Amino acid sequence: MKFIIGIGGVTNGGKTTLTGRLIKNLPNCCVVHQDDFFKPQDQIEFGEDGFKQWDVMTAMDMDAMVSTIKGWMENPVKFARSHGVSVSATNDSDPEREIHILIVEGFILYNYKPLIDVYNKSYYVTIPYEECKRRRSTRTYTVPDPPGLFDGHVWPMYLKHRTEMESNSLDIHYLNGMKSKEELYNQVYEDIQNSLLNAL
Ligand SMILES: Nc1ncnc2c1ncn2[C@@H]1O[C@H](COP(=O)(O)OP(=O)(O)OP(=O)(O)O)[C@@H](O)[C@H]1O
Ligand SMILES: NC(=O)c1ccc[n+]([C@@H]2O[C@H](CO)[C@@H](O)[C@H]2O)c1
Repeated sequence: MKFIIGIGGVTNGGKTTLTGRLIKNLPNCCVVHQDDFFKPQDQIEFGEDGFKQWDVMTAMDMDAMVSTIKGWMENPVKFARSHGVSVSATNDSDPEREIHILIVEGFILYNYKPLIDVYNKSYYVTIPYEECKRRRSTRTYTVPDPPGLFDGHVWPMYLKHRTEMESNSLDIHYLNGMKSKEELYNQVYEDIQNSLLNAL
């Protein structure tokens, strides 16, 4: 059985931290990080807000992300092996007998039509504005945030994508990113166990 989990949500909500804990504890579990699909800096255009447009879908090479996810769907065992994920003893002729899990983690997951239907379970982490701004100010990305980027681009784009996502009436499970890392992990791990049992 193949099972794809989306972990979407606001920047600095704790998606990567949560994902890291889950992949250590879930069986045969691979991960795709949307952040690995940012286009090179020279392809990111300036917008009317005066900032380079990092927080929009066109900043990502979504075709490449789709290909990667499709690669896992076609052969999760091969994908796992080529990504250094150890897979439990498996009958290669019938991989459906095993559970194979893929976590897709990213900040604009549920706004991209070609991928909207691939998730068996869709989580969305939220934190309030003040906490998000505080956490973000402690981070350094490959391209550091210029002054004013959070209020001028990052937060407004988050609100826009969230509104757009919510207008699509998807089955989204919201997670409160203000809970401790431990509490969040326990909540989601338990929920995934239940979903896997129901899907078997
Ligand atoms: N539950 C939590 N409580 C408090 N701080 C947290 C929690 N989870 C993560 N953090 C901290 O918040 C920051 C962002 O975490 P993380 O990188 O996991 O978020 P993210 O959603 O993947 O961010 P982005 O995708 O924008 O890079 C880190 O400094 C991390 O230690
Ligand atoms: N990873 C990167 O190349 C990069 C560069 C500039 C900005 N970002 C930020 O990453 C966040 C998503 O995780 C977005 O809010 C981007 O602003 C990433």
